[in-house]
Amino acid sequence: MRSLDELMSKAKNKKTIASWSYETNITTYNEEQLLKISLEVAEEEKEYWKETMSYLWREYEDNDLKRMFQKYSELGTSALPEDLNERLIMAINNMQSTYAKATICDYKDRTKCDLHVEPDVTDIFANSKDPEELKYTWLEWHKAAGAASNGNFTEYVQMNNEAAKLNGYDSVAEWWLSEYEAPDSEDQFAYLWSQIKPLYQQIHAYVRRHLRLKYGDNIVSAKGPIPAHLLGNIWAQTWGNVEKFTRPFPDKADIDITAALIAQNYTPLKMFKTAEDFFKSLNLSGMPDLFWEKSILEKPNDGRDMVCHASAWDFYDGEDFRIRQCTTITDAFFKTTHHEMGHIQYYLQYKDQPVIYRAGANPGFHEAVGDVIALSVATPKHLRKMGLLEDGPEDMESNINQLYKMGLDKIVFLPFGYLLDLYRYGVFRGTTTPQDYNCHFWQLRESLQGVEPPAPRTEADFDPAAKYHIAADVEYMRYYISYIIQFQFHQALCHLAGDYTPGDDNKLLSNCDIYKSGAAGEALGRIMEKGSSQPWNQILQDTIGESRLSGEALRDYFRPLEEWLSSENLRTGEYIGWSYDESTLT
Ligand SMILES: C=C(C[SeH])C(=O)N1CCC[C@H]1C(=O)O
Ligand SMILES: [Zn+2]
Repeated sequence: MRSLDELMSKAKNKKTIASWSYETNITTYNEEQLLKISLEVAEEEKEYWKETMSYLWREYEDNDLKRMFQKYSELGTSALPEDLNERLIMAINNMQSTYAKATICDYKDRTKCDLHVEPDVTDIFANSKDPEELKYTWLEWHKAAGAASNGNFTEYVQMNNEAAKLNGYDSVAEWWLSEYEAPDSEDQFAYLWSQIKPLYQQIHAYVRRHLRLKYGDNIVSAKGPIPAHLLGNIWAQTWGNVEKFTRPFPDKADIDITAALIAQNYTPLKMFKTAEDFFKSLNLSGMPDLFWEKSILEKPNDGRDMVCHASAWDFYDGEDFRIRQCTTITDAFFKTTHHEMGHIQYYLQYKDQPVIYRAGANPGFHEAVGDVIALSVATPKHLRKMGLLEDGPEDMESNINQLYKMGLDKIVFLPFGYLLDLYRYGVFRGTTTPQDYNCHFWQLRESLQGVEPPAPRTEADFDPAAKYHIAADVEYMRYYISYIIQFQFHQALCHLAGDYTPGDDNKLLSNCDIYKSGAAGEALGRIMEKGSSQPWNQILQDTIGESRLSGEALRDYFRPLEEWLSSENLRTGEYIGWSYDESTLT
């Protein structure tokens, strides 16, 4: 097992270097190199697997050794015959490249046709209040990035399902679910949604009312889904960009820090150094020199094609850890910077584990760490300490505004985070056939999220691939789990930091800041250092004394907002929920 670990470290390092080279500079040569090295490593892994499986490991007494063998018994996509593996790799590379290279023309200047999703489309959705510009941009992006990948996606589904079967799963859905190590994971995920849905319906109804007041009821109906192009994000997955003109108490001070970041000459590097400082304040690790040397923290201006979507990379040699992020100076990217550095911190904390255990306790844990830090950073108390927010009252109205802004990110995201893989489970299981790819996607968008497209869609469209994670074969339930569990972590760490007292309005969970808390840092470190060496519910129990996922901590955090939204929606008589026949689609 030790010699296998050494061999796997080298193989994964080789593959990761090839992936990094391709994704940060999409050229024919780099794509060919990635394919060549991926196939070489797959053959190597097949050889290691044959020998590993020659041991009678299922009869071993040592649970830890058995766990390692169990994980190695899953060969992954390398189990595919080389020709099918090549088809799978090419299908994914083609979708990634389509997404990365997709450009659209500017609504106001149709001769300017070099707009990418980052930063151009993202900025338009953050700033435009022109429904026609937003509708045009939404339709153009989904055509350029989504429709073009329909064929490759069908090939990807077929090849990936072949791999799943060779690993003993009925489909990729069961393979992805196995990462959560519980036979009832799907039921757990559905139960979490039942806990959160009432809160989501309240914020959805409130936002729909204010969008109707702004854009008129011939664009936003009173009882139907919300048109997706009006929510400040190309995927309508978080709605923070409508906060300014929809917040409960508009005469209170603005709490968006984008202007302050720019005014104080924040650079991408300074944003990352600020995030590093928070982790060091918890007695966790600083970033190694190699991190600063090798990371790409802003989009190179040499005109290259690259995947800009923010990501953190472990090169599996215990030394090389990088972030790739096309940072712009915004409140949103300040949060993403902490999110990505949370991944690097996790890599650093488990870097001495066997390679096979260098993963999150479950995929949701890895997505949660950075966000837990960002929950403390986002408090007015912390932002004032950093000089990024003016002094102001800590009254009820300010607190509701702050919770509302956070809710447009965290509450709003949950149905989107849940449905993206509900959709793909159906695709992998075949209950959603290629003829229904787009229709079933929008059925889920409307039924779970209460969102509808700005114009009728057909099967000539393929809107799912306009989302990075679908084009790049990245499992997504991890974010849904993260947005639940980060509040469980936050609640436990705030207890340890002594900055939260249930029932005490002066020690609200939503105003807790764990900055400089050694006790909180020690607990967070113990969660991360285990990697995936034990089942996640055992790690959770041993560190924060909980053994299951629960939406209660999130509900506790947002309780004052939920009460305010319920009474406000009652006062205005807003319809709670949405029905399709009310939709505005002609
Ligand atoms: C920031 C990352 C890289 Se791991 C990301 O993809 N996230 C973070 C929030 C949800 C999801 C998304 O952007 O869709
Ligand atoms: Zn992440």
